Amino acid sequence: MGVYAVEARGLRKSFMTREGSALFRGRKRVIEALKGVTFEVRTGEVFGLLGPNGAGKTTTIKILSTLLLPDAGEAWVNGYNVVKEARKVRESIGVSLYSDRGFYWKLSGRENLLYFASLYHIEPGYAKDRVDELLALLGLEEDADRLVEEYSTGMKSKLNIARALLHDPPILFLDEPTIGLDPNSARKVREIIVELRKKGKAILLTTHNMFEADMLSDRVAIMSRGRIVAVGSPSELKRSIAANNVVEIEVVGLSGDNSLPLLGKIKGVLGYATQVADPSSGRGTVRVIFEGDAGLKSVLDVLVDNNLKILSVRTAGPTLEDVFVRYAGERLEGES
Ligand SMILES: Nc1ncnc2c1ncn2[C@@H]1O[C@H](COP(=O)(O)OP(=O)(O)OP(=O)(O)O)[C@@H](O)[C@H]1O
Repeated sequence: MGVYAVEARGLRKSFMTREGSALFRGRKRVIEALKGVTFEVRTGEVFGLLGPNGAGKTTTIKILSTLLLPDAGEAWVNGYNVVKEARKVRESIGVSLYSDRGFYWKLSGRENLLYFASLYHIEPGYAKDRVDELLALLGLEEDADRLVEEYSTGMKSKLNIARALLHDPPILFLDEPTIGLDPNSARKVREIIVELRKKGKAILLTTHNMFEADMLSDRVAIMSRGRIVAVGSPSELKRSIAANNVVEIEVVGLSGDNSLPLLGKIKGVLGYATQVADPSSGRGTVRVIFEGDAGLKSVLDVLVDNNLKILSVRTAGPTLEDVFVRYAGERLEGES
């Protein structure tokens, strides 16, 4: 088990929800968030978990960080079982969950970190130096003594990462570390991730952002509807679809809900994705992944039948986004 920082085997998790209108309030529905998730993160690598909203990324991280129990399956973090050795797991990890910041708004950034350091039983003399070191690493020195209630989203994200690093854990779980950040802050956070990797940390990262995943990850797992559908290095995954052709068709007349289901039925079409660049004119692109080059004419016919005007057709190199479309049969939401 020593070679793996994280090992997940067949993790399953369902949630029971109550939903419905006034008449049917309380109708129970079971949501299968994880349907048997297996992967491993190697020591010292950045592993990107990619998937659209609701794929199960956060549920996976919560199980691995002992915040949730799995219904079935097993997982080890730093060699410790997440159910039977939860305390050892918690000592081995730093977690930055997007949804849970939990800072004290009436304390400064520095005071928050010192408070959490005391919760982690970090010796007070050392804690002060450690907090200074982390404030410098995250570029928060200037704002360290301002109240957290005055912090921007980016500052809070950085503080969240600083907190995850307080006890210098060998393994980090970062859930959407750059979401909501301006480009400069996002770049800074990405640089920090690269630095942490150089220091030998294993990092499990979740993101919607293909560019970020491609740039930072040694390997990525593509997750869709509670399952891992592909795993590999970004270049391996791109190569795995290199024999296929990706064609990008620029069109006018697209709307947000243009799902063009007929495209998926054309022989030779492995996947497709639409993206609206300008909502007022409906200008945008349709990317289609073909097996060989069969079917382009039928694709163009479907677009014309859907009242789309074709501006240009060009072949495009496969991107990680295309890999996602190929394996998950849908496109990622958000920036790419
Ligand atoms: N506490 C809960 N109660 C009910 N359903 C839940 C709960 N937590 C998660 N789910 C459901 O489980 C599924 C997976 O959610 P999860 O948060 O793991 O997805 P995600 O991949 O992290 O998505 P996002 O990118 O939106 O954060 C979703 O359908 C979600 O609604």
